[in-house]
Amino acid sequence: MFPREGGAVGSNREAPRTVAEASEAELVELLHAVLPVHASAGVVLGIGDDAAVLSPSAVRTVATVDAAVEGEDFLSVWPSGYATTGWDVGFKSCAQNLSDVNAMGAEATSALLVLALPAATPVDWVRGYAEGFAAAAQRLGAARLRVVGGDLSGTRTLTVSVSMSGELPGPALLRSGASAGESLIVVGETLGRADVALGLLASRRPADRVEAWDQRARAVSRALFEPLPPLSAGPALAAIAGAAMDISDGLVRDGARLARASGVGLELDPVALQAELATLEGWAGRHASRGLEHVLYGGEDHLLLATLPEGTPLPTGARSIGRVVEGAGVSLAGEHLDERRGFDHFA
Ligand SMILES: Nc1ncnc2c1ncn2[C@@H]1O[C@H](COP(=O)(O)OP(=O)(O)OP(=O)(O)O)[C@@H](O)[C@H]1O
Ligand SMILES: Cc1ncc(C[n+]2csc(CCOP(=O)(O)O)c2C)c(N)n1
Ligand SMILES: [Mg+2]
Repeated sequence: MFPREGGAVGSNREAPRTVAEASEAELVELLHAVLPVHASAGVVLGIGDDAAVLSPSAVRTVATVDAAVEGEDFLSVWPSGYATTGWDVGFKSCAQNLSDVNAMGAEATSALLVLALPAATPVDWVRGYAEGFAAAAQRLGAARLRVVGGDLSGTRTLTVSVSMSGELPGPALLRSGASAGESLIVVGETLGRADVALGLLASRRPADRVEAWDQRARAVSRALFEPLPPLSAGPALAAIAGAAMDISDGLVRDGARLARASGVGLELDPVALQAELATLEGWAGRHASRGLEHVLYGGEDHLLLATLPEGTPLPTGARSIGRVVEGAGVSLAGEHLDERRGFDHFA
C-alpha cells in the first residue's frame, strides 16, 4: 500500500516504520527539519507554539487553501502500477497553492499544513512529503515562502490541506477585469501535460508494473505531480493584465469562469491551439492520444490564463491563444465549447 518509492508495488522490502509507531512530536520534528522554516522578516514566530506570529506587511495579503485527498486527487496505487509517493503529494500540494497565490498577482510568504494520515502511513512518507514540498518551493522560486505551522491527525483516507498566504505588491489580479478587444494569453508549460500524465497513470499496462513503461511514459507521468506554475508572471501581469486566473480544471472550464466573472466571451484561436498541441505531441509522443481534448479540457496544469489590452507586448514566456469578445462562454472556430467538460469533483 505504501512503498518507499514511486514505482512497482509488492516488492519484498522490510515493512517500513509507520506513523502509528512514531509520535506526533517526532513527526513535527521531522517536518521542521526538512521544510522551509528558517527565520524571515514576515515571521516573528513559526512552528512550535499554539499558533504562529506573523508581522503585518505594509501591502495587502492574499489567502488560499487547497486539499489533496487520496482517491479523489491522487491514487495510492494507480492502475498502471505506479505508487504515489509522499514526495509527489508534497510537491503538488505546494505548487498548486503557489499557483493560486501567483494568479492573484501576489508572492507567497507563509503556509500552514494539515496532514491527516492513516495509521499505516510510513514515517518515510511524511519525510518524502516535506522534501517534495521544499523541492517545489525551491524549483519554482518561492524564495520567501515559510511553513509556519500546521496540524497532524489520523484518518482512513489520506488527506493533505495546505493554506497559503502571500503579499500583494500591486493591484490584485482578478477574474473579473477582462474587456472585449483584449488578447487572451497563457503563461507556463504546454497545456494538456497533466491530463496526458493522468491518462498514463490511470491506464493498465500489459505488464501491470511501472517498470514496463518506456522512458518517455515515465517522464511524461511526472507532469501530474510536478506542475510548474510561472511564479514571476503573476506579480508582473498584475500591472498590465485585464483579468487572470490559474487553470486547474481545464482551459475551457476555467476560461468560462473568467468570461462569466468579466461579462465577456472568449474566442480561442485554432492556429494557436494547434501549435500548443504540436508542442504537447512533441513532448508526449503517442501518449497524447486524445489530441486537442488534452489541451482544451485537461486539468491540473496550473498555467496562468490572462487577458492583455491590445498592443501590450507579450511578457516573457507568454503566448497568445485567442481574444476577448463581447458575448459569453468560450468558442473555437465559431463553435461554442461545453464548459461542463472540464474537471468537477462532484459531476
Ligand atoms: N468550502 C469553501 N468555503 C468557502 N469558500 C470556498 C469553499 N470552497 C471554495 N470556496 C471559494 O470559492 C472560490 C472558487 O473556488 P475554486 O476552488 O473553484 O477556485 P480555486 O481555489 O482557484 O481552485 P483551484 O484551487 O483549483 O485553482 C474561491 O474563492 C474559494 O475560496
Ligand atoms: C484519482 C484522480 N482522479 C482524477 C484526477 C483529476 N483531477 C483531480 S482534481 C482536478 C482539478 C483540480 O482540483 P482542485 O480544483 O480541487 O484544485 C483534476 C483534473 C486526479 N488527479 N486523480
Ligand atoms: Mg485557482
